[in-house]
Amino acid sequence: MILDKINGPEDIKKLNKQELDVLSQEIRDFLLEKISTIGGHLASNLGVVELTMAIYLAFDLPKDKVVWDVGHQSYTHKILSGRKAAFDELRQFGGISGFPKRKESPCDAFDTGHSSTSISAGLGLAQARDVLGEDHYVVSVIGDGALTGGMAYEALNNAARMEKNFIIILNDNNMSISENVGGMSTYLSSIRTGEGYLDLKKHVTNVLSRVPVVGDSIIEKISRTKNGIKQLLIPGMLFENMGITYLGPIDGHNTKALTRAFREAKKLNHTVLVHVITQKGKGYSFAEKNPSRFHGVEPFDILTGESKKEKKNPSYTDVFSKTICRLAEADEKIVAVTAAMPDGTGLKRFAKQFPNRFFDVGIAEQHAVTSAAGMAAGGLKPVVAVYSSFLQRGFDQVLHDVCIQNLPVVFAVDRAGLVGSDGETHQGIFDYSFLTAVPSMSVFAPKNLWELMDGMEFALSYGAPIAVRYPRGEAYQGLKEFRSPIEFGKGEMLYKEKDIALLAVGSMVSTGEHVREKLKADGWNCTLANGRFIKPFDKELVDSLAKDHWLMVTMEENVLQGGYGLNITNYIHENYPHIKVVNIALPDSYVEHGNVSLLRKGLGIDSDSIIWRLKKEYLDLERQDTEWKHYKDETGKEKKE
Ligand SMILES: Cc1ncc(C[n+]2csc(CCOP(=O)(O)OP(=O)(O)O)c2C)c(N)n1
Ligand SMILES: CC(=O)[C@@H](O)[C@H](O)COP(=O)(O)O
Ligand SMILES: [Mg+2]
Repeated sequence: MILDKINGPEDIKKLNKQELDVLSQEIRDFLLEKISTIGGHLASNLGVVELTMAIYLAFDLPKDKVVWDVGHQSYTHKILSGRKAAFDELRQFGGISGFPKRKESPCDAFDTGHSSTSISAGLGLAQARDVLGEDHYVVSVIGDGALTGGMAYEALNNAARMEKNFIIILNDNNMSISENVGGMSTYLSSIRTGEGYLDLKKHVTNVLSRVPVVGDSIIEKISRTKNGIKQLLIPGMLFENMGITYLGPIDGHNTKALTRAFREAKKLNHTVLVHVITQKGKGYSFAEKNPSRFHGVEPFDILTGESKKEKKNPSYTDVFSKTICRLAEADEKIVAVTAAMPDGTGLKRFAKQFPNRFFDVGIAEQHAVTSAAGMAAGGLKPVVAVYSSFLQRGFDQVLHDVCIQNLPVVFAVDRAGLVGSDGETHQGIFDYSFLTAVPSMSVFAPKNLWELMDGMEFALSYGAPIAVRYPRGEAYQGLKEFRSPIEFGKGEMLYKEKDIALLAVGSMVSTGEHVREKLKADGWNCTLANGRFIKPFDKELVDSLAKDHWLMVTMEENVLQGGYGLNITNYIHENYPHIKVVNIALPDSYVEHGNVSLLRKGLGIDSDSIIWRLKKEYLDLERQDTEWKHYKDETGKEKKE
C-alpha cells in the first residue's frame, strides 16, 4: 500500500504521479473504513483529499503554517502528517481529536472548531512571521459555508492590506452542512457555472500573451494586468477589487492543477485567494448524493449507507422541532432563525411547514441574534435555535441588542452540557454562566421531554428574553408523573423528605433521581427538587428546603463559575449560614472529546461519583453526628429524630 509509506509530512513528496493517484483512493478507502466504524465527519473529508495532498506537495509542513477553518475536514491532513495509526481512537476519550490541535502535532498550526476564524488566525500568524523576520508561508483553508460568517469578512477586509504573502484557499463545495445560503454563495455559484476551470498553463498564458508583461510568472502577470483585461480573465473580481488577487476556479480533485496553483500563489507579495471547486462526499455515492446526511455520522454500513445505531427514543431536538411547529400553527407571529443549522437544531421541519417564517442566515450567530432582536422589535415572536457553544459568538448581541431593550426573543439552546466527541470547542458548558450574567435574561432548563414542550410554550408566551436550554441526545422520559404548570421563576418539588436536599437543574434532575435512590438505599432521608429556572432561581423553594435540611446539594451540567450552584450558595450563606452546601458542577477547564458517560464520570457529575463525594465529605457516620450537632448549635433547635 502506498499509504504505508506515509509516516510524516515529507513522505508524500517522494511519490510519483501514479502513486499519488493511488494514494488519493487509498486515503478515501481509509477514511470510509474508519469513519463508518467509529463515526465522525465524513463528507467534508472525502471532498478535500486532493486539496490536502496538493498542500503537502506545494508547502513544507510544519515550517509552513496551515489553518483549517472549523477543522472538521482535517482528517487527510492528520493522515499525511503521520497520525493514521491513531485513527482507531479518533474523537474518543484519550484519542486524537476530530479537529486540529496544536498540542497533538507541530503540523497543526492553530486550533479550530467554530467556523470562520481561519483568515483572522492565518493573518495573525503571517503578521507574527513578518514582525519576527521569519520566512515561511501561511495558508488559511476556508469553506464556502464558513465564508458566510462575519469574522471572515472582517479578516478579508484586513488581509487586503497585506504587503507580504498570505494565501487563502477557498474550498467551495457549494454546501454548508445543509445547502449554503446567501449572496456570497450566489456569487460563488456564478463563478462555478462560468467558463469552467482555470487551466493556468494554457488558457491564462494564451490570453496574457497579448499583455505586455513578458517574462513574469503567470500569477505575476495576472496581478500586474490592467483591471479592464482582468475583468475578462478573472471571475473573482469581487476579491480583486478589494485588493486580493483571485486565482481560480481550480478543479479541486486534480492534484497536479492544485499543486501548480498553490506554487503560483506562493510567488505573490500580498494576499491571494485560490478558489478551489470540490465535491462534498466525493468518491462515496451515498455521501455525494446526500452530503448533509453524511456531514457528521454515527457508525454506518458502507454498502447500504444505513446507520448502525438502533433507532433511538426522540431526542430533545426532535421534541423542540415538533413543539415549535405545533405552537407556530396557532400563532402566526412565531418565526424561527438558525445560523446554518436547520438539520442539527430540528428547524428543518419548521422550514418546510412555514417557509416564509423561517430564516437561515448562514454561519452568522451574531447576525442571527440581532436580526431576531429586530424581528421582535417589529412585532414578531422570534425563536433563535442555536447550539450552546455557537451562541457564545452572539453574547454581545444577546446583551446589547436583545436584553437592554428587553425584547421577546426566545433562545432554544440545544447541545447544552457535554456533547461528547466534538470536544473542547463544542461542549455547551458555559451558557448558564454567560446568560445569567445578563440583566433581563431568564434561563429555563427542562428535566424531561414534557417539560421541554411546556417550557417552550411558556417561553413563547413570556414576552421578554428567555433561554430554554437542553442537552444533545435522547430526551429523558422519566419523572413523567411530575408535570406541574410552569410558573415564572418557580421550581418544582419532586420528592419531599428532610436532611439532605438535592436541588438539580436540567439534565441533572435525572441524575439526582439516581443519587436519591442510592442514598435512600443506604438509609438517608433525601429530598429531590427540580430548580427549573436557573435565572431567576426560586428563592422560596430554597427557603422551604432550608427549614429541614442540613445539607444542600446543587447539581448542574455547566461550569461552576457563574453557574446555578454558586448563586444558590451565596443566597444560602447569606440567609442560612449553618447549612452545608455542596456544588456538583463542571470544573473551571475545557473538556476534551470522548463518550459523554465517560466524561461525566471523569468530571464527577455522574451519580456514583456524586454519592462517593457526598459520603467522603459529609456522610460518614462520625461526621453525620458532628453535622447534626453543628446544625443544632446554629439553630438552637433539636432537629434529629
Ligand atoms: C460558529 C459555528 N457555527 C456553526 C458551526 C457548525 N458547522 C460546522 S461545519 C459547518 C458548515 C461549514 O461549511 P463549509 O465551510 O462550506 O465546509 P464543508 O463542510 O462544506 O466542507 C457548520 C455550519 C460551527 N462549527 N461554528
Ligand atoms: C463541525 C461542526 O461544528 C458540526 O458538524 C458539529 O459537529 C455538529 O454537531 P452535532 O453532531 O451535535 O450536530
Ligand atoms: Mg462547503
